[in-house]
Amino acid sequence: MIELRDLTRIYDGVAAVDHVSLTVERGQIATLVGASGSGKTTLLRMINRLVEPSSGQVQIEGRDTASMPVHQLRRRIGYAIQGVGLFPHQSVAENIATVPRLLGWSNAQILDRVDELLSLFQLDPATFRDRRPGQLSGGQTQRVGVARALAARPDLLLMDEPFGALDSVIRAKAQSDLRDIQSRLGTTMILVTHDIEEAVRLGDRIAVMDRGKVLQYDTPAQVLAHPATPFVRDLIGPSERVYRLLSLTTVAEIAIAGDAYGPAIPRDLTLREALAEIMRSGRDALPLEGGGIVTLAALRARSAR
Ligand SMILES: Nc1ncnc2c1ncn2[C@@H]1O[C@H](COP(=O)(O)OP(=O)(O)OP(=O)(O)O)[C@@H](O)[C@H]1O
Repeated sequence: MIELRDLTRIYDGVAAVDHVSLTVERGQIATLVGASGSGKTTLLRMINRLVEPSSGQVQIEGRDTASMPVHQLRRRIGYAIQGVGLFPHQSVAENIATVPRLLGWSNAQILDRVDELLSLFQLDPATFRDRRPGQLSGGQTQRVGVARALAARPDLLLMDEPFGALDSVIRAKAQSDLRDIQSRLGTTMILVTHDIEEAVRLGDRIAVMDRGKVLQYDTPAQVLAHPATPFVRDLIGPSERVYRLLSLTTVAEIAIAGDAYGPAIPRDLTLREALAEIMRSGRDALPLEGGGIVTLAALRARSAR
C-alpha cells in the first residue's frame, strides 16, 4: 500500500503539488490525470525521490520513504517514462537486464527473466532479445521500456505518459497489454497521463489534478457519474461522458435471457462497442456468443446512471 500524506512541493514560492493525500492499495492501478503543469510529474517523482518533498510524507507498506536510502528505495520502484530512454548501443536483453545486473542476479536468472518478460509482452525472445532499440517499432520500444522497469520485480511501478508517443491503435493495444500484465503480476502501478480516456481505461482509481491539488480521487465510474467539481466535469467532456461510462462495462455483465436475431457478439465487448453495433445494424437487441442478449433498453438504463 502506498500512502501520500499532505505531500507538498514548492518551487519559487509556488506549490507545484499542494497538500496531496491519497492511498493506492496494493495491486491496484492509480492514474493521475490533469492539464499540463497541474503537478502530475512532480507528484510521481516525489514517490521515488527524484524530487524531494518540501513537506509531507510518502509511506510504502507503512515505511516512510524519507528514512530509506535512495538507492534501496529505487530498487523497489520501477520507473518508465515517455520516450523510454533505452540504451541505444545495448541489445534489448541487456536493456531489460539493467537493474537485475546491478542487483547481482546470476546470468542464468537474468536470461530467464529477460525471456519471461519478452514473452509476457508478446515479443518472441529468439527474435527480439539480441536486437538493438533502433531495430524496434515504436510500440515494441515502449513495451521493452515497461519490461525493463518491471525486470527486478518491483513492488511498485511508476509510469509517466508511457504511451504518449504511440498512435491511437498501438496505444490501445499497449494499454490492454498493460492491464493484462498488471492483473497477472499484481504490481501496484501509478501512471501519469493527460488523456482522460487512458485514465479511465487503466485506472482502478483516478486522481484528477489541477494546479497542484487533487480535486477528486475515486473509481472511474464514480468520477464519470459524479464529477466533484465543474473542472472535473469539463475534463471528462460532458458530451463524451455517456460513452466513457459505457466503455467501463462488458456486455456479459448486463446480459439477460432471451433471443435476438443476427450474428452473436463476443461476451467481452464493451457496452460502447455494443451500442455502435446496434446503431450500425439497426437491431434493438444483440445475441451474445454462448447465450443471452443485450438490449438497447439495458444500454439506455446504464447510460442514465
Ligand atoms: N524543477 C522545477 N523548477 C521550477 N518549477 C518546476 C520544476 N518542475 C516543475 N515545475 C513547475 O511545477 C508545476 C508542475 O509541473 P509538473 O511537471 O509536475 O506538471 P505536469 O502536470 O506533469 O505537466 P505536464 O503534463 O506538462 O508534464 C509547473 O508549473 C512547472 O513549471
